[in-house]
Parts: sequence; C-alpha cells; structure tokens
Amino acid sequence: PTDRKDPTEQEILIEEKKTKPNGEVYVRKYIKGRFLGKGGFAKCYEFTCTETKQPYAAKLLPKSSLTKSRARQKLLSEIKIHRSLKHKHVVGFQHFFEDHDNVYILLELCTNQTLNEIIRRRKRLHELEVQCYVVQMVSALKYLHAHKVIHRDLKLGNLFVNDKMEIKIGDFGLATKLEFEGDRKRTICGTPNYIAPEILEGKNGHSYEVDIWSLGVIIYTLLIGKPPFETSDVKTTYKKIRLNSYTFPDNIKCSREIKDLISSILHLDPAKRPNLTQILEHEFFHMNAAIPKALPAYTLACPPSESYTTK
Ligand SMILES: CC[C@@H]1C(=O)N(C)c2cnc(-c3ccc[nH]3)nc2N1C1CCCC1
Repeated sequence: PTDRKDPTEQEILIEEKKTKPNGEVYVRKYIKGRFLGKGGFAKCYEFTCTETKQPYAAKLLPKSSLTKSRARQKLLSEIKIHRSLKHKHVVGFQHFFEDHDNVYILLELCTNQTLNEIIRRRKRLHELEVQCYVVQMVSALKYLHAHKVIHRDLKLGNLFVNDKMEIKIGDFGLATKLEFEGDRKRTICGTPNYIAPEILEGKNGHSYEVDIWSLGVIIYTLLIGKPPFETSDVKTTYKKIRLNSYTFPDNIKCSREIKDLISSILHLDPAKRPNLTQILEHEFFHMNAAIPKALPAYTLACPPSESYTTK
C-alpha cells in the first residue's frame, strides 16, 4: 500500500490515555513533528492530532525537571492561569496531559514565531506596523487586566505571530492573578530589559502598571531595534531603569507622536502612566503614519488607522 512510511520516517506517537468518570477509556494520539526550540525547561515540538489533523505547538516538560517545588509551582500557576483565558490575541491553550515521563502542554501554533525573530530579520519596523501590533497587544492586555491577570513578563519573545501576522500574547509562567481589588504583588520577577522600576524598588508592591511599562519598552524596541535600557550587564541596566535614562538615537527618524507616547508610558511613577484606554486615545494612533514605500512582503493584519478611534 502506498501510504506505508519507510522506517526512517517512523512517526513518533504520543498517546494520551484518559479514563472518564463513567469508566470509559479514551485514547488520543499525536504525531510528534519538528523540533520548535527550547523554552525554559521545556523542549517544544509541533504535534499533530491523528484524528483532527490539527497542529499544535507542544511544550514537553520532563517530570525530572519538576522535582523542585518552585518549578512545579510555576508550571501549575501557568496552567491554571493560561487555561482560563480565551481571546483572539492571547495564545490559545488547547490541552494538557501527562505520561510516565513528561507533562505536555498543547498550545496554538504560531508559524511566524515571535516579534523577536521579526525584529532580528527586519532590524526595526515602520510606525504603521508598530501601530498595528500595539493595537492588538492593548486589546489582549485589556482582556487580561479585566480578568485580574498581570502577565509580568511581556517582551518581544513572548509576543507570538501566526501565519496571518496576528499577535498572540503567550508564556504565562510569570503571570499572577490578583485575588481582590487593590491586591498588590511583591515577588521580584521579569526579564531585565523589560522590568518595571517599581518591581526593582520592591517597596510597596506592584500591579497592572508593570505590564503598561513593558508595553512602552516593547514599542521603543520595535521602533528603534533594541530595548531602551539595554547595556552589557544587568546591574547597569537596572540603574538606567531606576534613573529613567534612555534616549532616541538621532540617526533614526521617529514621529513626535510616537516619542511622546513612549515617554508618557515610561514614567517612573506607575500612577502617572496612561491606562490602556488612554494609550489608544493617544494621537499616535490617530495620525496617518506614513505608508512606507516598500512594505515588507507580508501584509498587516490591521484595518486602516481611522478605525482606531475609540468612538
Ligand atoms: C511552545 C512554546 C512556545 C509557545 O508558547 N507558543 C505558543 C509557540 C507557538 N508556535 C511556535 C512555533 C511555530 C513555528 C515555530 N515556532 N512556537 C511557540 N513556542 C516556542 C517554541 C520554542 C520556544 C518558544
């Protein structure tokens, strides 16, 4: 028969066996496909469900890496928070299961990887593209914050891009859910370049504003090509963050509007930063950013700018 695979193409099958409450046993099988890369302790592969042919991005966490309770807690918190979320611009959490050796987390496949890869290729983006991506991020953050979730690790590497160039916020490993209004978190966490000053101060806790700060760092990085406070060592980066010391390079021309937006977000005092609604009302989103002469091969997944008005 033609469909027989020659032995080298032996497909590796991952089976999920589940006994339903009524005693019925069902088995779901996945073909383990190409290696996608490493994410923390996890090795990531493309998985295809044998029944539905649906492809997923799967995180495989060896149980041996989950012996320390911190790694365990982080995984349980990531699953608990991520599986409860459903939004167009949040990575879809499909399913999780375990076998003898691993824990498997099946997530939405984002074939254009992350904004990190896009910036690596493009160096920096046009303001029209920045407008488009930021509108999608703000929409996802409005959803997260409305559900009392703070992501706390927003960065280019956690902004996934699907085949339609739509943004999906992922990796909820450092996310937290506020228990009550006014609840504040104290744990120090995040990625050095994107971490908010109040997390470094650690004096009176932090809240949703840390995600707004990271959004400001992301906008700067998409526009300029590297993060505003980046230096060769973490301590100096933290000092620059605390001193709010960053500049816009002269050789890169940026509109007054986008510089004003970034400066208003990168405010040391969290209470002085604009909230998500105010960000969308900023003039940057209402100016018709110059249509670049040569837009890259892919199209943008955004309507023209006039639809950003918050009517
Ligand atoms: C599964 C982990 C992580 C992830 O969280 N998602 C959603 C994801 C989606 N598509 C992809 C993907 C599709 C095609 C290439 N990568 N990758 C994702 N990753 C990468 C894998 C390696 C490091 C982070």
